[in-house]
Amino acid sequence: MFAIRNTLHFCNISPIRHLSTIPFSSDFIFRQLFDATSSTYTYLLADTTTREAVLIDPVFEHAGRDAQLCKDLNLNLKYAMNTHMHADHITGTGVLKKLTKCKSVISKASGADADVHVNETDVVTFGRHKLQIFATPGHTNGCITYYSPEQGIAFTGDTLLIRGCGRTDFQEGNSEMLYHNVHKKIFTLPPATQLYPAHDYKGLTSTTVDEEKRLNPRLTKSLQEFVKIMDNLNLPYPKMIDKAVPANKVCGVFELSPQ
Ligand SMILES: N[C@@H](CCC(=O)N[C@@H](CSS)C(=O)NCC(=O)O)C(=O)O
Repeated sequence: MFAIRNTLHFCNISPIRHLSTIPFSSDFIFRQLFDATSSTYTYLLADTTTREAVLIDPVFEHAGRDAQLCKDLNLNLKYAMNTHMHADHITGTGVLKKLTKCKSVISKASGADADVHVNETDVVTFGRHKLQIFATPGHTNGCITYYSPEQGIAFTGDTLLIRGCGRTDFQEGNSEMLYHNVHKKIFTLPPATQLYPAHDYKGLTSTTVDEEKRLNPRLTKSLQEFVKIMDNLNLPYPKMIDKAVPANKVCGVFELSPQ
């Protein structure tokens, strides 16, 4: 071990840091679900005592799967929540409202319809569990991050992706705002906080504040360099954007025929 440490020091490579993440409480359920078409992650969280559950960023095509999972686990879906008005897929919240007794949640700033509009400093509760809301605009002006200090986890939507971040070239995107919000509101969380994004395009599932502060190829740069990177991403528009944005503005019920 001594020899390895010495070699790493000699080569100017830091030994890998192992930060202990907080284990989930025994009365907390966490599931990460995936939509392979849009590479979207949906999260199911629940309280094992009261059986109240929330879904973060459900996808239209998987609303049946998600409702069935709640049923299988004997959970009552309280909220179907979005981190923002998505441009690449239709939200599952509208269908989930029909399949369950849940209420839809999105930020007031998103401009989208929902049963519950949330703002910075609001708290969403399910059973005894709590998610704090941080306004983290930049990818869109209504982007929010959901944070559980007790579990040491945050759901960053498209604001912060693993070794990346949300694009800022449509839906009131603003690179400077994104940079400041990530630095002020996400990078200031405890370093071992586990971050769960709305997408990953390479098969990764989560990251930590510490990892992104050291390794994010965009957000470790100066603001000026960051803006330049974002101005030159040259990404094609999401294939679904013309369908998804109008549908998500009305909570994703746009596609449903009247019943
Ligand atoms: N190819 C996908 C869209 C990919 C994309 O633009 N992703 C967004 C988040 S969904 S709006 C993004 O911000 N990407 C950042 C990046 O660096 O990749 C499709 O056609 O749907």
